[in-house]
Amino acid sequence: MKPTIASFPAARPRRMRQSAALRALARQNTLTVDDLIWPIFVMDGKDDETPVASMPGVVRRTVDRIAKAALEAQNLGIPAICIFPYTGLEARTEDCAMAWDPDNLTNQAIRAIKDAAPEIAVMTDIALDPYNINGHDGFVENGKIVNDRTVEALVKMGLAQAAAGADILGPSDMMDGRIGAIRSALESEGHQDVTILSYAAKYASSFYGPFRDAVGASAALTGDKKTYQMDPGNADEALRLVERDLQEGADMVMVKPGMPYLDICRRVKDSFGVPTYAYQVSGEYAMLQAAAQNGWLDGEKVMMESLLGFKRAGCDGILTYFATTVARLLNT
Ligand SMILES: NCc1[nH]cc(CCC(=O)O)c1CC(=O)O
Repeated sequence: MKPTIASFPAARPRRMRQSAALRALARQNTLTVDDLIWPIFVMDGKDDETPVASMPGVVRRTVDRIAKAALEAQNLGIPAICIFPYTGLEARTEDCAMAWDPDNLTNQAIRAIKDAAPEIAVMTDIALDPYNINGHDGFVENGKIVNDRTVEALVKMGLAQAAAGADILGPSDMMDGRIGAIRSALESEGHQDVTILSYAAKYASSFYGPFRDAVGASAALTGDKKTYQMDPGNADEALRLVERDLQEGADMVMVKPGMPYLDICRRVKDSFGVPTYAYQVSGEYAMLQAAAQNGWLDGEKVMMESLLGFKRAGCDGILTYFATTVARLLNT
């Protein structure tokens, strides 16, 4: 599409910028509460919460408090909430069995949210890292992350989450073939309506640092995730992975991290036209909050601008730790 534009002075683009009313009329993209998915951290215990030091404003909550938070999010109009468990070293084993335990923290939280706030969609994370002794998303054998055995475990993990009532499964592990395996297991176990939001283009990023503190993985993790998460230099590979995950039965796809990868968001949306999401990850949140706390940036304004950027890049929604703050702002 080539815009037809008169030459100066017939065309004065500033005419359309002269007032809030004209700017509103011409604005192409907007951020709404419908665009938000709220990631939350769940921990063991009762009626308690602890702050995440590297993510100012973010806390880990016990299951009962998660239920309350979900109701609050539902009342704000936020369409989905995404659960991540905090696990200490005691929950971590070689066989990661807790990952598919029907009573693990995630599954308890799913049931509690479904009870307290039945309208909000509940999303989960599928990867072995919260329960793995070495902090990796897959099983490690002889120093290597093994694919196919991991996929079998991920299927069990996903089925347990579906049985607990999850609406959206989020495989974040980057193993090959997991979307197809999870999809066919869901079909054969009677969970045909459970949706999959694939972390399709997930990069081996240093922006996940604060998250790994939040979920207790930093202390456990040995080495890096470069043999399964994508190389930050690659763009075309993201399109191949998105296409593959769609062919295997993903309903929605995600690009992660967000702000440094907006080019990928745009290309995914233009190439496939499917529901496309970005994850504004912990490190992105932390850097905006840190600058705001120092008075170097206007926190509220950069929060809104950063999220609008995802809409402009073609995203249908954003996973963001700012979700409730944004929703409150948009609702006033
Ligand atoms: N599979 C784990 C997982 N799921 C979401 C995030 C990162 C989220 C964030 O940084 O906000 C990670 C971390 C990782 O891959 O090491």
